[in-house]
Amino acid sequence: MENVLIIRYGEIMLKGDNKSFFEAKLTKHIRGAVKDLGDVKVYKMHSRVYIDVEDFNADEIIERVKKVFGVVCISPAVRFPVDFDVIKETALNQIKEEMAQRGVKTFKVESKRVDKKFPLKSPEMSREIGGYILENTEGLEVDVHNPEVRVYVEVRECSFVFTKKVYGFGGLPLGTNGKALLLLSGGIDSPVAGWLVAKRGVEIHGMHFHSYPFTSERAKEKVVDLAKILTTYCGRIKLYSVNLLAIQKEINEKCPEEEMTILSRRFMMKIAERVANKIGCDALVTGESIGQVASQTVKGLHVTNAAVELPVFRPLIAMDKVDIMDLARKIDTYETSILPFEDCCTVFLPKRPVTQPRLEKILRSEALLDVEGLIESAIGDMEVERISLDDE
Ligand SMILES: Nc1ncnc2c1ncn2[C@@H]1O[C@H](COP(=O)(O)OP(=O)(O)OP(=O)(O)O)[C@@H](O)[C@H]1O
Repeated sequence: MENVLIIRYGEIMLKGDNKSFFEAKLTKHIRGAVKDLGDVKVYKMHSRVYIDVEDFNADEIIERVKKVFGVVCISPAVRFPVDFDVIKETALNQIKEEMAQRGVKTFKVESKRVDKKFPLKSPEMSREIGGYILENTEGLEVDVHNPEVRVYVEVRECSFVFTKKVYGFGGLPLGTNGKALLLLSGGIDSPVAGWLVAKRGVEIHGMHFHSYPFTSERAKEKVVDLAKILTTYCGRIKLYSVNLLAIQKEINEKCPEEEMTILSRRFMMKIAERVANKIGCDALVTGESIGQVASQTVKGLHVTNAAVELPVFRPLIAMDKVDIMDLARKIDTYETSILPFEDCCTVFLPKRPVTQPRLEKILRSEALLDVEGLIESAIGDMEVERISLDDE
């Protein structure tokens, strides 16, 4: 009898001829996530990935594998050659363990017969195993609708018995859908936006704008911390830091005060696009959401968008703030995002930012600036940091 983790994936199954490419990537990422935990054997077999584990105490492995995009759910299971008597006994033992640990009183057996040569059909298996459990326990009842514990039995090339399903985030394996550059502020939204795009298999890198020395070192470190949290899902991220201060000063001097935010945002987009093109990213990602702040009106988004040609992915565009916050908590970025450090956008915060900008007017203001020179100089001073899971 062996202890294994069964790792299931969802959407990859629909990939037709490309399925094996996606499976290979997923297996590689799962291996990468656990490689420093010792000699952990990870392998793919019959449209699932398995990990051999010493015992059921595989919490750390499960915690990490759960974060690998593409993983739908994980079950710690026992595997053994197909033998119905052993199946019944193992199911009984697992229920007894649940009774001892959690005091469960109701259960249901869910069986699956994949090997059609096995003589009992799935419902017959469930009935017999359920009957055997009832005969050999006291105070336990079957509840088919809302059981406290489900005992899963599978008859495939081997038998599997388990009681737990730990859910991952689904999505597609990282690196199966190209590369994008995330505009990563220290706020709540952009880390969530990057996470959502990465979940679709896109390798992401980050670009942060600061106004040092008006913004502090600690504010920059906060963004590095956020990028580190993202690497627990994405493995590694290159973080590009750009000082926007010279640009902001120039806008402040030459353009109408109320256009500061929208003009700065257009510079951010242009700089990000320039760097994205250099490093092979085919899209930008932002945490913008309609109506959330003054610059995120539909007109504001239009004017921001018009600064670049690359596609801009805004996965939060129609989400409410509370839902974004919930997701931030789920992916562990929230607590870091709410730390009170200043952002470059607050350095020259206009009293009444324009909320309904007209593109022609913004372009006229922009023409007062040496856009090209300012961009080149900001990129020239850019810093790059390679952040990876192994950094600690
Ligand atoms: N300093 C920055 N560095 C990098 N990107 C930024 C910066 N400030 C804003 N952005 C990008 O522009 C988007 C909109 O920023 P804005 O400040 O208008 O909204 P927000 O709701 O506060 O966003 P966030 O919560 O992500 O900071 C951000 O989600 C981010 O993608």
